[in-house]
Formats: sequence, C-alpha cells, structure tokens
Amino acid sequence: QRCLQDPVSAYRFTGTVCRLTHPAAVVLNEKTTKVIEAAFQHAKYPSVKGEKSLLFVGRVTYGLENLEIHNLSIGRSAFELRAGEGIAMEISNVSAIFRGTIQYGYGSWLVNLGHSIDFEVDSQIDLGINPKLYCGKGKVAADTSDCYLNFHKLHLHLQGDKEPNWLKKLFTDFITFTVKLVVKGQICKEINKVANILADFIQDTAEDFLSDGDISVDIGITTAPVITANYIESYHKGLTKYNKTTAVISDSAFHPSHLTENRMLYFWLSDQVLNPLVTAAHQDGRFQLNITGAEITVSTQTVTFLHLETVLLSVTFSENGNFRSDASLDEVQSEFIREAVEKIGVPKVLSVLEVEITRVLDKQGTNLFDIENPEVLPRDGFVVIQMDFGFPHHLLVQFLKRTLQ
Ligand SMILES: CCCCCCCC/C=C\CCCCCCCC(=O)O[C@H]1CC[C@@]2(C)C(=CC[C@H]3[C@@H]4CC[C@H]([C@H](C)CCCC(C)C)[C@@]4(C)CC[C@@H]32)C1
Repeated sequence: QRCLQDPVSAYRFTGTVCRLTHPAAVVLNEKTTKVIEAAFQHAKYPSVKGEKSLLFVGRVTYGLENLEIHNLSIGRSAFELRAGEGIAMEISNVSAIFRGTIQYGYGSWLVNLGHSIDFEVDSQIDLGINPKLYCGKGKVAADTSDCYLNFHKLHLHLQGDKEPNWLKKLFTDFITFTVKLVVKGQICKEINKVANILADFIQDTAEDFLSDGDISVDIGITTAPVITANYIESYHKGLTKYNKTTAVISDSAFHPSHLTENRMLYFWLSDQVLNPLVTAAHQDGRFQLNITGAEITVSTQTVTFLHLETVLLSVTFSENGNFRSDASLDEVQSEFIREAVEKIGVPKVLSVLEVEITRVLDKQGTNLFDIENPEVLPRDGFVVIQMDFGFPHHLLVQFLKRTLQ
C-alpha cells in the first residue's frame, strides 16, 4: 500500500503512531555533532582538474588531488521544529584543516612544464541543514538537499611557502574556490546519506524490536510524518504477520488528541494491532500455563484443581472485565469457576504474564535503552505507551558503525 497524501484518511489504516517531542529531539540533537563529524570524515573528496588556454601563448593546466580533512572539531548544534515544514539545524564553529596536492603546468607548441606542490587550507565553517521528512519506499525518509556551508575563514598555506609569491597569488583563488565547491558538494551529499541511514536505523531497530521468532509486525508508514513546533509524529501500519497471514486494519481511528506532549516519547497502539499480536503469540504457544494442586471452596464444596487451563478455556471475560462462561453451567459450577478464575487464575496468569513480558522486552533489548518512568495507559480501543529516555552511547556507536560501513 503506497503512502496516503491525506493524514486524516491515513489514520484509519494506522495501527501504531510514534510521537517524538521537543525534549526528545534535544537529547537526539546532543548526538548530532557526532553524526556530522562522521559525515565530514566519511566524505570522499574527488580530484578536480582544469585548463585555461591563453591566446597565442599556450595553455595553463591545474588540478587538485588527494584532498583530505584533518583536525576536525564541531562547535555546537542548534535546531528548531518548524510546523508543517521540517527541522532547521545550525551547526556552528566547524573548524577543519584540508590538505591536498595542487598540480599545475604550462604547455605550448614549444615547451611543456609541470609541477605539483602540497597545500593546506585552514577553515572555519558554519553548516546549515533543513531536513524535510517524507514517505520514501514505505519508510520515513529525510531530504536534506537544503544544505549550505558558510566559510568564515579559509587560509591557504603552500608547501613550506618555499614557492614564489606569484604562484600563491595565481592559485589562491583557484584553490579556495575549488575547496569550497568540492567540500560543500561532498559534505551535503554525505549528510543526506547519514540522515537517511539514521532514519532507517531507527525504523529497523523498531521493526526488530517487534519481531520475535515467526511473529513480526509491518511498521511501514501509511502517510508522511507530521511536524509541529512541539513534536515529530510518524504513522505506521502495525500489521502482525504470522504463519504467512497478515492482519488487516481498516478503522483504527487515531487522533492527535489521544497523546499529550509532556513526555519525550509516545507509542500509540490500536487494539487492532494488539489483538492479532496476542492471538499470534497464543497460537505460537507463547502463553501456555498449567495450574494444578490449588484448592478452593465454593459454598460448602471443596474441589481440587486438576487443570485450571481447562476451566479458563471455557471461560471468557466480558467487556466490563467480569467473566461469563461459554457453556450453560448450573449456579454452583458458575460460582466455582468465578472463584477459581478470580482467586487463583487471574493472579497466577498475571504473575506469569509479567515475567513473560519482561523476558520478551529484555530479549528485544529494551533493557539496553535508558528508559525512564515508562507508563502503559489502556484506553478505549487503543493503548498509549509513554516514557522519557536517555540516548544510550552504545546505540550511537552501533549507528556510526553502520554509517562507516
Ligand atoms: C513497558 C515499558 C517499556 C516500553 C518499551 C517500548 C515499547 C514499545 C511498544 C511498541 C512500539 C510499537 C511502535 C513502534 C513504531 C516505531 C516506528 C518508528 O520507528 O518511528 C520512527 C520513524 C522515523 C523518525 C520520525 C522517528 C524517530 C526519530 C526521527 C529522526 C530524528 C533525527 C532524524 C533527522 C533526519 C536527523 C537529521 C540530523 C542529521 C545529522 C542531518 C529523524 C527526524 C528522522 C526520522 C526519525 C520515529
């Protein structure tokens, strides 16, 4: 299913929503300088060659090779969420030294001369990027083509400055113009690559988190993310896949008012995501539980439990949380089952479910995230999971390793 243009109509097919508020973006932004550093260092600077014909005199050839970046340091990064537009980012006080080799020569019908010297350019740059988020191949993608570099300082040093001044004068403009052009082109291209690797990394991590064994969840997006001054919000299918069957969602009805803005990270999950997920887990034998040996007294009868599972399978819970039996049972049996379920079954199942959910969360690596005060809020037709978090350093290392592959 392709991305729907209109978010409101897309909400019907949206099983899960992720809202990242401004405080969360502040935490992520603290790592931006590391991401930008990776982009500068990972950029490849192509060689540049040119020649200029001089009438009746001959032609001058020149080229820039082996351009490398050294002594990179990134100042500070500031950002702003621009409603309905995107993210405005300013990375200031980027200082770096570019080193390379300049080839120059003179040729005519009479003589050909050539020489090369090493140069160093000491630079101070301010970087501006305005990422826009869009729907790219079913995932959130970033367009950072609105990218510019302001060079505050660009001092050229030729090899030991042993060369004559005329050479420096002749080539200073060429070298500084070419370094500006090559560096801007390569850095902005690298940043776009890194931004999309980051977006993919986050979505792949979320998809991996929701997959275990034969059960997986398709969190492809249903429409482009929405950006307000306070948050970034993405809309995902949330379709459970199990045994070659994929769940269907047609009217899950998300509304932005379902979420607040005082926590860092929100996940909105429709019951139409949770029900197929729990059903698949049950069919996959994840929730088998035998309770034997327990005794209860109903009226004057004491019955020993042999298999509560048998009793539970014949009991379903009604909408308001009370239970009703499937089969028509007489009064004593019905009371017996009520006691059995409420006094033994539910506490026992909850204690086991708590352990099982914690095991799954740990197995999926949740414990590796610095999650603070997570809350699970069941609502009518959906569940909200909200939390604060610290950005774990190991996650940045994992991401940068993927960037530098
Ligand atoms: C019991 C308590 C424990 C609970 C533990 C969690 C339980 C969760 C349960 C269910 C979860 C189910 C829902 C999962 C759906 C998640 C889908 C999901 O993965 O949603 C993500 C979609 C992409 C994105 C919008 C996002 C987050 C960050 C965004 C990125 C931030 C910066 C990125 C810029 C492009 C970087 C620019 C800087 C660069 C140097 C130029 C940006 C904006 C790209 C997009 C992502 C959320």
